[in-house]
Amino acid sequence: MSEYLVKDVTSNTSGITRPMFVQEITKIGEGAFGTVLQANLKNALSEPNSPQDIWIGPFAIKKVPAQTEYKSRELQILKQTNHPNIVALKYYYNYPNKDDNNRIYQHLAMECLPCNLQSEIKRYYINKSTLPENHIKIFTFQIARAMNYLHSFQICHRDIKPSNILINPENLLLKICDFGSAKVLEPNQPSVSYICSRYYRAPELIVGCCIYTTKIDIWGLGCVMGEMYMGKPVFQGQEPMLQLREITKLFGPPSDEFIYNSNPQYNGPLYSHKIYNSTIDVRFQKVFNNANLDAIDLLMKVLVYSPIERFNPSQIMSHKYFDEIKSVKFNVKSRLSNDPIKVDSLLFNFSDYELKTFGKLINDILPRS
Ligand SMILES: Nc1ncnc2c1ncn2[C@@H]1O[C@H](COP(=O)(O)OP(=O)(O)OP(=O)(O)O)[C@@H](O)[C@H]1O
Repeated sequence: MSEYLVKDVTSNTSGITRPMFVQEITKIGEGAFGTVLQANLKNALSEPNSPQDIWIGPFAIKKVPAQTEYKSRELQILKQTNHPNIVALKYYYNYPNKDDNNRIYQHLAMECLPCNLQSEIKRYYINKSTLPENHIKIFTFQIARAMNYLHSFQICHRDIKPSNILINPENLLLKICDFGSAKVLEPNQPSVSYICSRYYRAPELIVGCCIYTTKIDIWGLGCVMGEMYMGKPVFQGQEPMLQLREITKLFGPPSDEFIYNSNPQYNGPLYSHKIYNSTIDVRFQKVFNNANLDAIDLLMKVLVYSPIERFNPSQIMSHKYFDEIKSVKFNVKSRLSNDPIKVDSLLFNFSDYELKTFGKLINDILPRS
């Protein structure tokens, strides 16, 4: 545990910059670009023993090398977002990292959640079970709600996977984190196709599409929902080029039209030999064998080759799969305390902005009265 003084810590809520003490407690995450630590903060200008002279936290502080040439997209996007299902940025500052030649690192102090969906899925898997279905519904609904908000600003997360989805098992609140790969997508503007973690990559990215849409996140949502039912990743390609083969095992090969629309120059393998003697519904039921028919129906509308046909977040939220959680009779318990969860304030506390984004689907998204 270490404690240090930072001269310029900016509050994301007030915009005020002031000196603060940082007390690092423990490492909670390690990524490709940096580390995440649990830490407390204290105003360094407060009078000793005054009400302000207290440690606040815990926060999750993400440290990544500061970008000199261009502004950090993660910081810009976290400053812009304000949603119950998106991790909130509280403070940010730059500070030298003594473990890396005193190179300047950007520090993002975010609200801290106790675990992520990857550890939650694993927790059930090692006990030879999977998440309870009502938890899967509650989590999938919140992922779709976060995406509805992000995509309304054309913000594409570009790295949806269970370890980037934080949860609180006490109240089943879910928040998407890690906006290190996120980008505001401009229509018809190219972006790199080599983003997103392998198992969760949309097929258009695998074949090298550069002008893609926020629908790549929807593919990730489908993979995460499917993984909650299966207890392990749905499409586990052993190496990058084999990822498409895993997808073709369920869907058959992509059509010429899909390849042409994604990347006319694609000349990689298509795995066209696969011939099925069962319909796609039957194959989905076999793969997701503990999912109910509504869950299968939703998965089949989300895991679709064609990004245009792939459901958008509000279509997902209005799907009949969620009818149960919108019913007045629905009740669900906390995994930790067994206390009943207040579903209304967890799932349906929509802002006026969100309500406007639902358009004609609004009555199918709101809880039944
Ligand atoms: N706000 C938070 N509260 C609790 N844990 C967090 C928080 N933010 C991140 N973590 C944990 O730290 C891990 C790494 O964070 P993050 O994904 O932002 O870093 P990264 O360097 O981009 O990682 P990766 O390369 O795996 O994408 C997450 O998987 C999560 O388990």
